[in-house]
Amino acid sequence: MRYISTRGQAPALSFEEAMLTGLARDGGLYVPETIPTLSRDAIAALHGQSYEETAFTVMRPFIGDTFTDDEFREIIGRAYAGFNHGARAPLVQLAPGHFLLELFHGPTLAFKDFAMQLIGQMFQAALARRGDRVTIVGATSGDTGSAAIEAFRGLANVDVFILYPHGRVSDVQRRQMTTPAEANVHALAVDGDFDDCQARLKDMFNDFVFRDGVRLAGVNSINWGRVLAQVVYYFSAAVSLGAPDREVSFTVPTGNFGDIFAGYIARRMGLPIRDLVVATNQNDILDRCLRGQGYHKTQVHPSISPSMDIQVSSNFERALFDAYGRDGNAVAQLMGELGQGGFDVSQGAMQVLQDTYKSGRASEQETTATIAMARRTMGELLCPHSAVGVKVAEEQRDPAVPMVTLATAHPAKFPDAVEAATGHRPDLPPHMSDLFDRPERFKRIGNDLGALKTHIKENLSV
Ligand SMILES: Cc1ncc(COP(=O)(O)O)c(C=O)c1O
Ligand SMILES: N[C@@H](CCOP(=O)(O)O)C(=O)O
Repeated sequence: MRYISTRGQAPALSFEEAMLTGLARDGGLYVPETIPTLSRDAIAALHGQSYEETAFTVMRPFIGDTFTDDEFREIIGRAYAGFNHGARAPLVQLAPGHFLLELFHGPTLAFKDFAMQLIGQMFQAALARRGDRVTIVGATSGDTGSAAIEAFRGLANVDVFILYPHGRVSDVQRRQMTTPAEANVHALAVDGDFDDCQARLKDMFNDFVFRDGVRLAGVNSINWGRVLAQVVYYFSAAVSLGAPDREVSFTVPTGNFGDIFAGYIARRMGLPIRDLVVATNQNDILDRCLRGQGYHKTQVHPSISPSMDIQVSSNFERALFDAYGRDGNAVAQLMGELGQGGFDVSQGAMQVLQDTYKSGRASEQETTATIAMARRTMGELLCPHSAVGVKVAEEQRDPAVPMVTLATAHPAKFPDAVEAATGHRPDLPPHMSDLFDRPERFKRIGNDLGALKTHIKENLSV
């Protein structure tokens, strides 16, 4: 299995190389050269399997010879051992035909743990074998950062620097990043929004002297390993609802497009997914684009679902690559135009995108009303991101096909929004109950590439 860049100019890599590399050297994102498929029988055989066994079957065809089967099984076992639900990703019924896939039972209470815990284990195994070290730099709107820190804190051969937008993440999210005491953890509060953080991260990858000097690695969903791990729960959910004999639809609260893209990969692998619905908050550039209005940046408006306050949705590049018939030059041109403010999608590519994804948006009021409604009528406490998904799913679902909405974070990560909507303040689970008593440690820093690079070089712990 080889991985190629969406911009067509970087060398093809193995799974291990692509995972440790992060962004391709031509600025593109790595994708598998071909998408392996699972036969109908192989999907049917997932019935009754543990989450870990499903994970092995789904991901094995993508990893080549990076790990032996035994090594990979052990890695998967360690990755999910810390989850506090036996099913790992349980399904609960919200309404007849509408299910919630709870992805918040990992250590940092968001779906990011599914991939980050696995990547943490894969990095450790690969780095130990190579006798190597890396500097991980990540950009976060709140959840990726805490999940990455949890996965890599205290490791001898890794420093982890997380760029988050100062004042634009919830207090719980910030404290998850600023309270770990390990010397290899560095939380950087950037004066800017998430798009600024992600842009500076990509700038660092495109500065080869810096990149090679610090052995830069990335654990945002630019890293294919992140997307791959997220493919698994589409299989586990669909199979428990009757796949492959029955079609299932998914609605995905969307920002950087990694999670919904994982659903697309599951469908390409043979999982019978009817609709893949992109749900955005008021920062609705993806919804506008998928309705044929082009991809044009506006201002980012802070919302009660801050993790989705994103305009430059990095994995949309992977979707465009396929929509443009895997033409790397076309994608490189679009990304150049995005740097100038935006681009229009060709008619042919638009058709492919609209055949692949549906979309919808939820305003702030609609999100709050959905949190209140879910609590009142379904007895379910939703985080604001999940509520965006539920609102869009309820509008778009076909009652004849089961709809699964991804519940991407625990409501206790966003207690203010949940309390405002329901009058009920969700508690943090016991392992985080003293979060607000722990001392914080972070560096406030400008949205300045030079300052960021200097800070990183001067603060490496190894
Ligand atoms: C809680 C939550 N929901 C939804 C999303 C959007 O997911 P994606 O960026 O994969 O589209 C994020 C951020 O990634 C998130 O943290
Ligand atoms: N919502 C994310 C943004 C980064 O997304 P990623 O999936 O590319 O890491 C966050 O919580 O940080």
